[in-house]
Formats: sequence, structure tokens, C-alpha cells
Amino acid sequence: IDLSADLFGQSLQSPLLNASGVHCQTKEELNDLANTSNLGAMVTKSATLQAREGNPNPRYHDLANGSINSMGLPNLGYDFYLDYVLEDQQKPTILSVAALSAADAITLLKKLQASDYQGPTELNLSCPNIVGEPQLAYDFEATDQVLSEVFSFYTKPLGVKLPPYFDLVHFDQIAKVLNKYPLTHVNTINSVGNGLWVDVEKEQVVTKAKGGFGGLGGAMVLPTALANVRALRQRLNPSIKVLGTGGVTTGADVFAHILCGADLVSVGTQVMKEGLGVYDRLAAELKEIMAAKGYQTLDDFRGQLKEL
Ligand SMILES: C=Cc1c(C(=O)O)[nH]c(=O)[nH]c1=O
Repeated sequence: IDLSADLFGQSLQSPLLNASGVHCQTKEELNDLANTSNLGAMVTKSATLQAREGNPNPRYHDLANGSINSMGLPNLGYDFYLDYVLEDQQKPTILSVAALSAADAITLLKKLQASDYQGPTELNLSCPNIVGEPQLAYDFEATDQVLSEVFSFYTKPLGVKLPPYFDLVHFDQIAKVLNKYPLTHVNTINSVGNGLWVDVEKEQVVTKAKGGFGGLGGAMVLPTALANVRALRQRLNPSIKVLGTGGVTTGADVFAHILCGADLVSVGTQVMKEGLGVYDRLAAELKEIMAAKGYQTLDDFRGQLKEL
């Protein structure tokens, strides 16, 4: 059984990554990822031009069927992560970047274009937890505008992190925009934005910022994640890879993401629950499923979801 996958020309031993934001903010966390077996590649916490504290605690809360977070984009800043990918990376790494405004996104990507970094970058268009800021990729016109300006000067590998969509027409609309640009990939989904959890015993919310509203992840978002992977795979140019994120807790979930068309699969909430050992378990479970079905490689079943 061969789990090898491809990250924009780099051969990976496994299709599994961490979800940006989980265990990827500090140098220690990034080094842990580099030393995690069965993690084929890794993504950094989304970097902003300046380092950010993020939202006040509590800002992450574990739930029986997933998680809710309003981290608020805490990160060590663009310069730190650029230095990491240039100097310290020990495993194929995607640099994730974010901005609080379209102008900041342009400034950051101009700096990146001028840098020595030639590796893959992911522009996060979907952070749901910046007070007062919308998730950019829910505004199709604004997204088109930003990508048009970015690709007027940016010539290196670039993908985007998308929020979940919940309407087939919205899948059509975002795909129409994305297909205009030479993107390496889309990463779908980001957390399901602005959920709310209630602690009934205390009669209060569980996270501080935004009155307790936060992004949802984990098992509860799997059906939405699979729908977004499938819908975007069906609509995007074949040259645009699909990284599937959302709701993975078992090898069967990894299999389902790939069956829907995912080239690679990232795991977030389950890492928070189980630790980095989750990758060995997911790889073993995936191999078991493939063996039982007679599949040798991921290409044997990728995108082969059957309809009735
Ligand atoms: C980059 C900010 C994000 C955050 C955050 O830092 O609050 N949480 C998410 O679930 N997704 C994000 O994209």
C-alpha cells in the first residue's frame, strides 16, 4: 500500500498535513511537525505583516463533536515564518499568510515576491474571527479584485484557503472567480464561521471574543467539508489542486475526502484532541481500508465518488 502524494512537485510519504493554526505557531511547534511521522507536509499558522497577540482567552474550546475557536489570528509575524521556511524547514511546508485588509494582503505578497522564498504559499481568505472583519471569500467581487491585483505581480506558487460555502450557486460563483487565476491549489474548508456554544450549567458562552461566536471544526463539520471538496473539485480547472480540510477523525474520513477529490488532507481539531500521534493512526487506518478494497495507491480511488 502506497500513501505517497505530491505537493506541487515535492513527493510526500503521506497525503496528511496539519490544518493551519493547529500546532504551527511557534518554532517548537513547527519542529514538532517536522518530526511527526506520517505527516507528509505541514502548514504554518497564517502570518500577518506584524506579529499579533490574538483575541483574549478563553479562545479555544473542545466539544464532544468538535471544537470552537476565536483565536483572533495570533502569530509571530510574517518575518518569523519567512525566516522559518527559508532557513529551518525540514519537511515540505506551505507558508500560510493572512491580512486584515486587501491592501495589507498586497503589501505582504509584494514582500514575498521580492523575497528568496520560492515555495508554496496559501493566502487565507477566510479567517472568521477578526472582530469587525468579514470573511473575504464570501464577497466574490472583492475576492476577484484581490486575486486580480495579486496575480498582476505575483509569479510564485500560490493557493487560497476558503471558507465553507453552503449554496450550489455559491460554489459556481467562487469557482468562476478562482478559475481565472493560475492558483496552485485551494484549501477547503476553513472553520464553519460564527458558531456558538452554550455551557448550560454556567448559562454562559465558552469563548471570550465576539460574545462567544467562533469557528467550528471537528467531526460536526465533516459533511460540509466533503461537500466543499467535492463541489470545488467538480468545478475547478484540473490544474488547481484541492487540499481537503475539515472533520477528519478517522482513516475512513481521510478516504472519504480523497474519494471526493482531495489531493491532500489536513487535520486540525483531532490533533488538538489526540496529539500528533493521530497521524500514525490515520495512516494505518487508511492503509487498512485501501487493502480491504484492493487499492494500491491514492490515485486508484481519488475523485471516484459514485452517485446513485
Ligand atoms: C487565520 C485565522 C483563523 C483563525 C483564528 O486565528 O482565529 N481561526 C480559524 O478557525 N480559522 C482561521 O483562518
